[in-house]
Amino acid sequence: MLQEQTVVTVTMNPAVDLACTVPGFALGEVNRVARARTDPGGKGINIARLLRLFNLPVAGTGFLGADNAGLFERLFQQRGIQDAFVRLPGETRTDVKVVDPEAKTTTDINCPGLTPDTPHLAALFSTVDRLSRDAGLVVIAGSLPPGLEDGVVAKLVAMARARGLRAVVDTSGPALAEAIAAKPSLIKPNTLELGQYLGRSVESLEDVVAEARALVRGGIETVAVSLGERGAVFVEAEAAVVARPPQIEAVSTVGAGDAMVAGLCAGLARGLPLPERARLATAMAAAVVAQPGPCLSDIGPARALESLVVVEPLEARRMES
Ligand SMILES: O=P(O)(O)OC[C@@]1(O)O[C@H](CO)[C@@H](O)[C@@H]1O
Repeated sequence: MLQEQTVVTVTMNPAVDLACTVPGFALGEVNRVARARTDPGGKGINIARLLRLFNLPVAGTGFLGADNAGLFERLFQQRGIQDAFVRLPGETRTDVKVVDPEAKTTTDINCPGLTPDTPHLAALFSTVDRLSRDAGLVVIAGSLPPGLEDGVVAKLVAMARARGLRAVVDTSGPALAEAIAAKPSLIKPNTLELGQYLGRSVESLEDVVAEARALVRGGIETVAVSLGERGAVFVEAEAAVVARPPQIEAVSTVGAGDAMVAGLCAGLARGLPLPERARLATAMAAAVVAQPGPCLSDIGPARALESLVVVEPLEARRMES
């Protein structure tokens, strides 16, 4: 993939993120919000925003509710993201994020989203097909909106592959399982999502690495498994590393996985070797966790963390749990 080739991000279920800071958040009680912020979000949109920090040409598509599209349209204009979203009648969902600085927790309350009709889905496929002509990479990220069949992501992967593009998938559940069968170039499950795919919990680092290697043998070029604050494992046929972020004061974990995917895609566009892609992706994720909101407004904080990320080859280290 070349640096000047467009990255297409597909967000079928975007969201307005309403992040509420609630010190001492208590279930079943009346909670008072100390601070609130609203961000146009959704995984593919967050990834698109972050990729623009690397000056990569980015086109965003998926579905957007026409009634509150303004927040997203302003973002696309400000960040130079080509807006190729299919509009749906109604409002894009709002996802509530409750950040408790005392318990150091982030709780996601994600709504189902708008249901696209068959013509909307057809419009999405022809948009991805059209955008693919100038693109090097298609990133399909986030949950599926209600009413879509689980195989939609796999079909988009197949379309990208047929056009000779790399396809990156960050989704979960049955959609991830079907997408894996279509052999995308890169997947980034967390350990929970990997466990759901395998039908058993994945506990130790050895286990994660063994399963990632199996997926690579099955035809996926890069498998990244995020381990939360412990970092992530990155496996390809020729190399495998674990990357550990420095200890940081976590503010909100919303968007950390998106930042990891964006770092991997930016590293790919720059032709970086796996250890350097892993370093960049891990620094991006840590930088997002250290601030409120799902995205960075400049790349500085991620750059500052890069040299503090410890990247170790998996062959050479003892694989403790
Ligand atoms: O419900 P999904 O599609 O799985 O996730 C949606 C979401 O939680 O993902 C982003 C953070 O990764 C947020 O901007 C958004 O609210």
